[in-house]
Amino acid sequence: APLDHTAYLRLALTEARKSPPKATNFCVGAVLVDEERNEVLATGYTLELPGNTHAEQCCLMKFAQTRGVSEDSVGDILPKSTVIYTTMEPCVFRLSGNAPCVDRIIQTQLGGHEGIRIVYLGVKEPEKFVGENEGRSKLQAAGVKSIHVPGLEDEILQVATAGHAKD
Ligand SMILES: Nc1nc(=O)c(N)c(NC[C@H](O)[C@H](O)[C@H](O)COP(=O)(O)O)[nH]1
Ligand SMILES: [Zn+2]
Repeated sequence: APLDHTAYLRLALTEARKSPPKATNFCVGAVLVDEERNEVLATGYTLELPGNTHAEQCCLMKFAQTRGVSEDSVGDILPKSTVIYTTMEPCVFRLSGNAPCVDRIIQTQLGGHEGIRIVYLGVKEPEKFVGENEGRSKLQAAGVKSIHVPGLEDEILQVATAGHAKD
């Protein structure tokens, strides 16, 4: 069956719903997918793993763990047709100072690996914490395509801002 992008984004949204609401971040969900085999490699949601983690970061950490390698070298073991679905575009700057997910995604290409080739995203990051998220152009410059999968924006933003004061 042809890859159903909305179905994978919906799966990422299911993950996002598991994230504990917090005023200083967004509740995001992500799914790492082997596009050729149409197979889920890992799922993740904000704060799933300890260390103030992001959804995309958790996918990479979890997949690395299943293969017994460090997150930094996850690019060595990713299938060549790996893509990532994330309810919100990857961060390019984090108020906590932790490494942004755009950098973690680009790092998967180190060592001549294809790494993550496409980021499918549900919404752009709202300019609440870090202003305009220039992540998509940074990904583009590294040869990583960003593709917006429309249709779930309202639900995604409602879940993402669950921990924020209602204005
Ligand atoms: N794509 C994405 N996935 C996530 O899992 C997540 N939490 C964010 N959120 C982006 C937002 O800009 C940062 O959450 C704040 O900048 C605070 O930074 P920390 O999260 O504390 O490192 N964005
Ligand atoms: Zn991030």
